[in-house]
Amino acid sequence: MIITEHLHKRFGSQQVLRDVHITCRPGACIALIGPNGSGKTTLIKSILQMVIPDRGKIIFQGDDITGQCEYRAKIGFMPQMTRYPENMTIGEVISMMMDIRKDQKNRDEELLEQYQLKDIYHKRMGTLSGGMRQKVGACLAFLFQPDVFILDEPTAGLDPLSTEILKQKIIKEKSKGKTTIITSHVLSELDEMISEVIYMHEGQVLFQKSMEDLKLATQEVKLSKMIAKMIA
Ligand SMILES: Nc1ncnc2c1ncn2[C@@H]1O[C@H](COP(=O)(O)OP(=O)(O)OP(=O)(O)O)[C@@H](O)[C@H]1O
Repeated sequence: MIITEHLHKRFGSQQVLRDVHITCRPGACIALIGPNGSGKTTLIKSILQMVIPDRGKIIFQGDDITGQCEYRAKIGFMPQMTRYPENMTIGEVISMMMDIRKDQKNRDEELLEQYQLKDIYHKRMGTLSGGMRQKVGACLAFLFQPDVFILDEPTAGLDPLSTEILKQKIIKEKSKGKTTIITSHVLSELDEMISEVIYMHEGQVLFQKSMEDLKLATQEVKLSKMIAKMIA
């Protein structure tokens, strides 16, 4: 469970998060959506302590994360832009991460296999296409079987088959009770995966609602139409 309470963040004169409250329960697959610049990545980075909020509290599995770092090992994070040393090969990046997390014996290599990354372990990160980098990022996010997945535009640059593989993986993890927060501007991709929506606008959470509540409130079945009605 992740709870944020009264989160505020300002960059210079710009207020980027305004009194943000969200609750992410085990088994929830939450779409974090909203226009460009609405604060989605800043919220995600605050949960990961890559950004330090000016005010407010973040509770992860019952504990305030302030000053903590161990909780991070329970989160599989896939950033918007995966950056790795350009000279390292895919194999070196994967084995470096496995070495850092050598205490974690139970690994999930399903995506590594499905994306057939082992066949291209010799390729250097600097030579990879955007989609291939995304696949490396996805494999790393799932590799150490975390309790929570935070996926920032995970399908950006992925081809349709690779997108489908990732979607099925997210659905499978959700069925195991894992918590997922996923940002995407492609709402049609989210329909079959998500159980809840958090909609942000200008640093504020306009609403957090379950798909059932959204369906009832809008009488729509497609997420894009639900959102269009909710923000009209
Ligand atoms: N490190 C930073 N320094 C200054 N401004 C920042 C920083 N990070 C984010 N911002 C600003 O904060 C605002 C919110 O950015 P954020 O990346 O959280 O938005 P977003 O909702 O994730 O957008 P997108 O959909 O385009 O990814 C933007 O105006 C952005 O320029």
